[in-house]
Amino acid sequence: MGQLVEGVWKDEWYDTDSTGGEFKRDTSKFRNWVTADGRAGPTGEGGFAAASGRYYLYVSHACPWAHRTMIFRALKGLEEHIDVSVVHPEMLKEGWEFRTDFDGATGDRQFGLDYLRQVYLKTDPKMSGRVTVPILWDRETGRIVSNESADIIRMFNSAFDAVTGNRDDYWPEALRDRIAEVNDRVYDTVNNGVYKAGFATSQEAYDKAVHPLFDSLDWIEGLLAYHRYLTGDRITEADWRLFTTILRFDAVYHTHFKCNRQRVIDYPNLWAWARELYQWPGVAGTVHADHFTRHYYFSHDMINPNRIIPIGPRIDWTEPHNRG
Ligand SMILES: N[C@@H](CCC(=O)N[C@@H](CS)C(=O)NCC(=O)O)C(=O)O
Repeated sequence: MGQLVEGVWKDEWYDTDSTGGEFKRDTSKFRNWVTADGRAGPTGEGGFAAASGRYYLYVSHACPWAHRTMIFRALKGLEEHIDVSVVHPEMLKEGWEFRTDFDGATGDRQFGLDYLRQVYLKTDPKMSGRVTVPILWDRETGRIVSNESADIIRMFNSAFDAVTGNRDDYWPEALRDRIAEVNDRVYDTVNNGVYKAGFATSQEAYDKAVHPLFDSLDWIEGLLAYHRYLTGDRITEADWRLFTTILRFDAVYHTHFKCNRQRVIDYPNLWAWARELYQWPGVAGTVHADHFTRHYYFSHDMINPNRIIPIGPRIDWTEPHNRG
């Protein structure tokens, strides 16, 4: 675990001393957008027109943020148009590495690099900041387009429609306000909430994160009693953004991040919704539970110094969801 400081790698854990024990997530640095015609998107510069084979993804199968991009790549028929390299699940002193001694860790299939930070340094040799997945890379200009998963899934949702012919829409105009409301709460209290609870280094910081997390799971359980999906009767990006956290919850966050008031399987509506999403065509193939158990239990020395991976839980994601 570490970060780049003016292009130099510094191996250090997150600073929680200056924040009363609270984990504060950095904002993503590269915020350009691929668009259908190359015009600039909501942030950053233009010049990134959608095309088959031009863009490349770097992901970890462990990471819930990167997983969103892999789900959208599958849902939108982008697999043959956007190739991928997968980092090794252990994130140790050198940060994300391209070692291949773990099933499904592909190495860097573009450049043969050893470390993910070298991909960042190719774009900005003096970069300061965290070396995170996912990264969307442009092969034509030889630089990073974006390292923000929320933006990348929006690009995948529509920018490549003329390339793929797939017009499925997970960000429909009529639901955008509601999607934004749900996303805001889910991001702060659930997606990031599990990290805030898990990386807290004071009881106060943990309490401040864990209560809103379970308040939100209770709220979602209520929403799903009335609607099939988070924002109504049609699945949207709000569902997929929540799903990658829920998928890891009982196996990792419940134990490793001390989010143990309840498990997902204790919430009947949430658990059935989660199985439906898991069973959605194309999605199960993006799930690599061995990568996420290995990643979390191995990579956080201060939380699990002996790297013991716990046995459970025994969960059947293929059990019929019986929702209709
Ligand atoms: N805002 C980013 C966050 C990505 C992120 O934090 N990824 C984690 C893995 S789950 C990471 O690479 N962390 C490395 C680090 O913080 O040094 C996104 O959503 O794309």
